[in-house]
Order: sequence, then C-alpha cells, then structure tokens
Amino acid sequence: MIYRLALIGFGTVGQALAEILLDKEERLKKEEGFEAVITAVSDKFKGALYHPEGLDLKQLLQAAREEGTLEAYPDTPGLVRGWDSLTAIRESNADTVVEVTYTDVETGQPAIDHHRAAFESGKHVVTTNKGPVASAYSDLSRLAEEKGVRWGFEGAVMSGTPSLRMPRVALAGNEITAVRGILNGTTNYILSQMELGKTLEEALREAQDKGYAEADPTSDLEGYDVLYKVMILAEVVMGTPLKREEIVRHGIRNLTLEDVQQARREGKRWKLLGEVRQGNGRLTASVQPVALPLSDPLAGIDGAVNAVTYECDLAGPITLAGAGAGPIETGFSLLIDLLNLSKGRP
Ligand SMILES: NC(=O)C1=CN([C@@H]2O[C@H](COP(=O)(O)OP(=O)(O)OC[C@H]3O[C@@H](n4cnc5c(N)ncnc54)[C@H](OP(=O)(O)O)[C@@H]3O)[C@@H](O)[C@H]2O)C=CC1
Ligand SMILES: N[C@@H](CC=O)C(=O)O
Repeated sequence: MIYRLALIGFGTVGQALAEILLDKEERLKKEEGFEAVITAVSDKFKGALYHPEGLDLKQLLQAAREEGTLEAYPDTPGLVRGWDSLTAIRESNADTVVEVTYTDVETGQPAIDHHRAAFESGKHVVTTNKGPVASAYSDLSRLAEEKGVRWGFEGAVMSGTPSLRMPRVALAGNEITAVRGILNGTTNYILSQMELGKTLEEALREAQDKGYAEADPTSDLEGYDVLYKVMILAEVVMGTPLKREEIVRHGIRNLTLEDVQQARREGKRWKLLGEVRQGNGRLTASVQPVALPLSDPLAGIDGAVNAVTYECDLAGPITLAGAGAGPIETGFSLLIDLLNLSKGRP
C-alpha cells in the first residue's frame, strides 16, 4: 500500500518530514516496505497544494524554502491550489493527516478541530502537536477508536526520542510511580549557552534559528510547553489526567546570567524540570527551574538534549536521553509513527 499524506502546516517539522521522505525513499521501500506520497499540503500563510497523484517533494521544498510560498510550485495538470486546512483534510484523497501546526497552549486549537475532522473522515492522524494530546486525549482517542483509525503522537514529548513509546511498550507491566525530566530543548539550550556567557535573548535567537523554539517562544520560556508535556505524561503514561491549574508552573524567564554562573561556581546547574509523582493516592506535578548538584544525572544534559527518568515498580528507575527538539529529529518522530501505523504496531 502506498500511504497518501495530507500535511496540515508546512513549517520546520512539516518540511523536515518531506525532506526525510525524499532522502530515504528507496531505503524505506527496501527495508521497511513503506511507501508514501504527499498529496496535500495546507499552510496558513505559505498557501496550499493538492494533487491526487502526489506532489513533487523536491519542488515542494524548493518553493517553501527558497521562495517562502507554495505559489512558486509549478503548475501541473490536476493541481489544485488554495484549500484551507479543513478542506484539505476532508476533500483530499489522503488516508493519513500529518498535523504539524503550532501548539496553542490555551485552547489546543486549531489542531483539535483538525484531528476531529480527520477522524470523522476516516483518516489516521500523526502529529507532533502537544495541544490535542494534552487537552483532548480521551475524547480524541475515543473518536479515533470509534472510527477505526489510528493516532500517533510520539513527537509530542521529547521530539524523536521515544519518551512515550518506551514506557508504554518496552516498560509495559510496570507501574510507573514518578516521571521527572528535562522536557524542553529550547530552555535547556538557552541555559547551556548562558553558562558560556550568552544572554537569554541571544541564546533564544539561536534556538529559534535552529528550529527548536515554539512559534511563540513564551511557551518555552514560561514553562507552558513543559506543562503540556507533563499533562501528556500524566495521562498517557501514568493513566491519570491532570488539569493545568493543578500543576505548579514556573519558567526560566527570570533567571539571570549571574544566577546561572553563580550556580556553576557552586558546582550546580540550573535545569527546567517537569515532574509528576504519585503519592497518597493522587498525582502531583510541577514545572520549575531547579539548581541541580552535578551528582544528579540530569545535570549533565546539555543543549537541546532532553532526559527523563521513569520510576518503575518492577524495573526500577530507567532514564532515557535524546533530542528534545530539532527539525529532523522531530520529523523522525512522525516517520516512526507512520512506520508503526503501516505495520499495525502500537
Ligand atoms: N520544532 C521542534 O523541534 C518541535 C516541534 N513540535 C511541535 O510540532 C508542531 C510544529 O512545529 P514547527 O514546525 O516547529 O512549527 P512552525 O511554526 O515552524 O510551523 C507551524 C506551521 O503551521 C502553520 N499553521 C498555523 N496554523 C495553521 C492552520 N490553521 N492551518 C494550516 N497551517 C497552519 C504555520 O503557518 P505560518 O507560519 O505560515 O503561519 C507554520 O508554517 C508544533 O505544534 C510544535 O509544538 C514538537 C516537537 C519538537
Ligand atoms: N519548543 C519545544 C519543541 C519540542 O517540543 C522544545 O524546545 O522542546
């Protein structure tokens, strides 16, 4: 079967997936038996394209990257332009919607509506968007199940590092009683750069240039991005939904260069930690910067790398470290969801 994809959003991550599919086409076919074409792309400002037989990925990337608009994609017979996101989801011949619009930390929209429209149309969804998973996990999972379609969202936490699949699949059978980690690539990159003497603003600009930051980086700096990831870990990995008001949240915005360098002199490093813990029959959760002693395994995690420790009743503590953000790493999270979907794996 050749998968037909509709990409909703064509920014950093959407383009990275197109690049991966282009670069690895032969290898994916030969080694994984996986073939996919992108038949629709709909992006808010770059424009939209649909071709039932598939778009040319090289020309698609060239139009977006060199011209900044899909208007630069050449006209071919059968090409349709201008569909908005919901039209592309409902009217295209895609069997799988790749939802890669921005994460709205207040409402989870428009991504929740994109998911509903896709599931209602009998289409699978793979996404890296935290909004729908954090705010509508149970409703959307139920709808996907009712409609007999699949939903992959590995990249919603820790990009291409399997922070959700590992506990759900490889650690199945354990009760996970606590999860604690560095869950945001942008702020970990910023804190590492501030230790080298850069200001928060300089380091943030670099993180934006490298494709780590959210469209609105307030979400990274003020801890909302981690708050969403903590909500996802609580519900998806620990089985208990938390409301955002139940989670203590502090970001790194108020940490100064002097705070960061003083901690270094004291043998400590500031890290933005997200934590969910079971105790007295309930979950408690927090997002806050902590000056960790160098003896803490999380203190050694640098740059856009993230790490998370799962406290398991049978296996003991298990720590996973890897990319927390980045275009290709996050594009990979979509690829692995697509591969698992194609093989009927969880
Ligand atoms: N970058 C990373 O490392 C990671 C990102 N994520 C998540 O992945 C998602 C995508 O991230 P990223 O690619 O970096 O973000 P970008 O901001 O680069 O891309 C998002 C794209 O979505 C488009 N868009 C916004 N609203 C709509 C809409 N209603 N219909 C169609 N297109 C729309 C934007 O259009 P325009 O710019 O033209 O307005 C933009 O091109 C986000 O939810 C993010 O939180 C998750 C893990 C890591
Ligand atoms: N902005 C986020 C992207 C991944 O979720 C981060 O920096 O971690």
